[in-house]
Amino acid sequence: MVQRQSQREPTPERIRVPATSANLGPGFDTMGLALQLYDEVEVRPAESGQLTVSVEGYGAGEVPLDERHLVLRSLRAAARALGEDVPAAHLHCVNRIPHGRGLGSSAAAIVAGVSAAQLLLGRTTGGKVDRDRVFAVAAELEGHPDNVAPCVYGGFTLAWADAHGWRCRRQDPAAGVSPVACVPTEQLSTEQARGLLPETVPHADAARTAGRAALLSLALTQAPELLLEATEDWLHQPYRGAAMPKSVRLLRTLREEARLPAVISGAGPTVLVLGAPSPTDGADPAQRGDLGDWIGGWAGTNWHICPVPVDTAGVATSVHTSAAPFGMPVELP
Ligand SMILES: Nc1ncnc2c1ncn2[C@@H]1O[C@H](COP(=O)(O)OP(=O)(O)O)[C@@H](O)[C@H]1O
Ligand SMILES: N[C@@H](CCOP(=O)(O)O)C(=O)O
Repeated sequence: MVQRQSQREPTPERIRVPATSANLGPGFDTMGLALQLYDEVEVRPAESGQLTVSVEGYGAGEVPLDERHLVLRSLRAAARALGEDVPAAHLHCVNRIPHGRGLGSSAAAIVAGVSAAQLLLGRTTGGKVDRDRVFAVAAELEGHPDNVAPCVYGGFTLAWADAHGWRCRRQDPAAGVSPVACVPTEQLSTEQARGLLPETVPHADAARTAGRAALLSLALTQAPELLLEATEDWLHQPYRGAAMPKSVRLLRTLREEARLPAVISGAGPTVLVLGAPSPTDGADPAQRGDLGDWIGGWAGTNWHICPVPVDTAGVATSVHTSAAPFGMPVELP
């Protein structure tokens, strides 16, 4: 809860939002996984004045600091949705999720902004945000729910829309799900990658991708040995390949030679490996050693290989008591 101290000095509050990987192969615009790589936003309420922002980490010196800033835009939209005036405050963003890499930086920014609105407008309970409300507003702002859902709820999520609005079910992934991200230096905007998708796809491709998506729900929660088969996709990855040839080459190597369940993370160009190869896929477990090192051997240089365990908490808030109240298990350089 954001409170005023006795000397009228505002007490900062921090919001932590996880990176996410959407699609996971066949679950286009539906499936997502939260990862232990976090952006943080420090919220300092002000007595009067504007809504302002400062940035450190990814995007510093690049993202606009005026009303176009995505966290501020989302905060404003959430205040409007609550029927409230935009509160005066300063937000300080510490960004660790790289932008335009398919790791859900825009969803994290939106969830942070919507959560900040709840903190500043006193709409939290015991300092915790109303997750369902954050999800509803954030999914509407992002336009697709598959990153926003795991960012809000953590774990593995299935999200969809029906006549009542955005819907989501969350599950804990099986212990064998141990994601490793292969992050390139190149960026690809989600908007550009969505523009590469066709209006229609062959019925056979839709049918076999739907079958793999059903299998993926099972593989991620109960049967990780099925992950390689379960992560095949014919709906989006083939159409986007031309915009990320390096990622397509790595994806093929990891899937066909290393027998690893690798996918394009979100709209790319990061490649995400969901876990170790299944013993039934013929890979010698003794050769694998550390999964990140093993993947690095296949990928070569030009990739930042980063184990990113599943985050099970989703969006979290904390009173600012120390420099790093949450602890940061994973940092990219
Ligand atoms: N923390 C942030 N603060 C401000 N803007 C952000 C932030 N994160 C993402 N954005 C905006 O979203 C863009 C990236 O979104 P997108 O193309 O969807 O890629 P992805 O979500 O895969 O990283 C950035 O170029 C920037 O404009
Ligand atoms: N389903 C979306 C997911 C985009 O994820 P991002 O992390 O790249 O923003 C899509 O594939 O367009």
